[in-house]
Amino acid sequence: MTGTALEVAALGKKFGWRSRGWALRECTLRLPSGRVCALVGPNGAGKSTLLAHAAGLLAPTEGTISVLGTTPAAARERIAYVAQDKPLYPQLTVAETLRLGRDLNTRRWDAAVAERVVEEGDLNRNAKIRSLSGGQRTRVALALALGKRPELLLLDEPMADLDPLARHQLMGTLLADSAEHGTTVVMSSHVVAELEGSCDHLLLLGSGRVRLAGPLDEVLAAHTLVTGPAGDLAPHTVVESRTTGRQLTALIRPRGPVGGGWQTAEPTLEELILAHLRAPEAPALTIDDADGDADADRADDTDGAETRGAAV
Ligand SMILES: Nc1ncnc2c1ncn2[C@@H]1O[C@H](COP(=O)(O)OP(=O)(O)OP(=O)(O)O)[C@@H](O)[C@H]1O
Repeated sequence: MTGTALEVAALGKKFGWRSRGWALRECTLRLPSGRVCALVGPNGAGKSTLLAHAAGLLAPTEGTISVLGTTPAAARERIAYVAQDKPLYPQLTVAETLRLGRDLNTRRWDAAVAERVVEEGDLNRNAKIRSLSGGQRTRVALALALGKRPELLLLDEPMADLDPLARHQLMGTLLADSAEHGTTVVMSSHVVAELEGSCDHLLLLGSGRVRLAGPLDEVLAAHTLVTGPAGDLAPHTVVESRTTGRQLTALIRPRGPVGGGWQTAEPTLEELILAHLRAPEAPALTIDDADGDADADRADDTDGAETRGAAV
């Protein structure tokens, strides 16, 4: 699938005139269609705020956001959004909830996938939503979202209240369905294990700003874990370094070959994310997902942030 699912330019959000800080500030990113994007960052980083903008539920204070080539409001029919608190009508039964989903989405409703998600959870279709556990409600919310047959699926910590087995099974259904239909998925999570192996794009926010963005394999490959006797790591960009005795361990962005004396390895996703969370002042890195543009050069911005790839 080609095209852009999500494009954000200098997006800023401030809640209320009395608010001290910005929930989002100068966020710029582009997500091509068909990607499964992990949205990570510490509490309060702005993940939910970004997803709510993409869903058309919040308006930017500054900057722009476009979804599926148009405004979030105009794309609403083609988007499914599962908010953190998964709002559903408590007085309806599971069956009535699915019927409501069908009636509200007559042109796109995929009854088969919605029914399958509910059946896989062994839910009583006549049970009222208010009688369900948190995890069971999540399953109904995901059934509604997939049944809508969206082009863009926005999930705010979707698996947080599921048991490990349900999480594994629902994630499998979600990924298989998205791959089959070319759905773009943006999924926030604090559970890195949940994202590893399922996402092909990474977006790390911190203090309302983009810290890391790009195709996951390229973002990982742009970093190296080095270990060795404490020494100078210039000219490489050091994201984070720690010294134990005389041994130094650092996550760097190499600028050229890493000299002798250092043991090197590509970081895991968890090591990459943890190092950036521990080092909130490390320069940002954006790698453009340029769909086949292998000619990625690095350029340093004036504020120390790094960008690679063609401008979009
Ligand atoms: N409706 C609101 N009114 C005022 N401030 C808000 C509102 N919603 C979010 N914020 C603030 O915006 C910032 C970003 O919040 P957001 O919920 O987007 O973070 P998050 O990354 O999703 O966090 P978490 O991982 O805890 O879910 C926080 O400082 C939060 O207090």
